Amino acid sequence: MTILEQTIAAIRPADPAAVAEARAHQDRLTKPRGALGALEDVAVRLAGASAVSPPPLPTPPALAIFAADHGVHAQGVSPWPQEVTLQMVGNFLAGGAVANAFAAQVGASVTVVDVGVAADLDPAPGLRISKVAYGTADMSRGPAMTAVQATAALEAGIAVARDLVDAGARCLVTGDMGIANTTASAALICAFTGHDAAVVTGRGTGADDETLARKVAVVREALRVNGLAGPQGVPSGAGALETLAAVGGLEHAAIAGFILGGAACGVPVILDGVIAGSAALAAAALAPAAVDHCVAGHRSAEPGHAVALDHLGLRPLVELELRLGEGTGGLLAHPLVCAAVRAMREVATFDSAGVTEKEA
Ligand SMILES: O=C(O)c1ccc[n+]([C@@H]2O[C@H](COP(=O)([O-])O)[C@@H](O)[C@H]2O)c1
Ligand SMILES: Cc1cc2nc[nH]c2cc1C
Repeated sequence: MTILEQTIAAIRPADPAAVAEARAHQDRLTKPRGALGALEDVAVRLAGASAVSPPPLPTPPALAIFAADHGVHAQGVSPWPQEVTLQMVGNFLAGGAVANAFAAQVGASVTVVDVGVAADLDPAPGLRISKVAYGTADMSRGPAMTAVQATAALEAGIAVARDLVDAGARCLVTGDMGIANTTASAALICAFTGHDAAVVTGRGTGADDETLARKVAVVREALRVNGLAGPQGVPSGAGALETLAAVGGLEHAAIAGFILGGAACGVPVILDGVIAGSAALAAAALAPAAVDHCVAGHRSAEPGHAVALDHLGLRPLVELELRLGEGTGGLLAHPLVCAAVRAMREVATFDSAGVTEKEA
């Protein structure tokens, strides 16, 4: 078996007994039933994923920022030059990006992973060089990646997840950096959900009306050229790797692997924005049970993100109109996920605290 196949085989779906026990326990805690709203669902979700109720505290957290470039940038789909990907990697490594500030706020380690930046990076502390290619090919002319490249990027993401968990991380947070990657995200979301490009394509880093119209046309062309156009989307399982290779980015593939790797290790994965959402669609198509180990950190302003989360059945914890990526929205959700689990682990029950329950 390949590493990818072994990882997929190791992923367990939510444990129904732990879910039932967690639900029942929520109702015994000293609060009105359901009073913690969506946080109750998060704690129950983590119980199912870990197969233990109450689940372990998902801390310490580790952020991995997967960086890569995109051949489709040549089609004029982003207002920013491609070299900003490389420059922002330098900024992450120097500690100067928003992701660094938010990681410091929540106590997350930061690992930057070069899976496909279109330039050579010098070794540096906090940088992991797992380069599969110097950017993808232009998906509007043919497949962005070969199946071999997509698999290598998936396995790079799996290895990052494994190593972070081995080093003590108990929660993984996805991050991405890649100029033009919202175009690839839109194409993945179309291909995996069957939605139209006009519905899921957004302004990314700030595309004007003309650029947005071009992006929609480029996404349509990429789907057509790669034989992915059609109202039905892509059936789960069959064709998942080929779809990812055709219109995904190297960071999308690596994030999909990171999700699979976290799920296989039994450690929850907090998803960031639209790039993570689209990568999660690929992970779910490869291994449906992986979704049980994911928490949607936030919902970004990019319209395809809501479509992806709906398709995955995930409810975002934070909605702040963020549209940055890097893992920023995922990091902000980490204290909420911890609070949800801590409540389940530490709050007294009506019995233990001697609090009278409501009348039947
Ligand atoms: O996380 C999001 O939902 C998100 C939404 C818009 C933009 N981004 C970030 O912006 C970059 C891609 O934007 P663009 O316009 O070049 O496709 C990439 O580095 C992403 O991390 C991220
Ligand atoms: C400056 C900048 C920072 C980013 N962080 C993630 N994507 C980004 C895109 C740009 C352009």
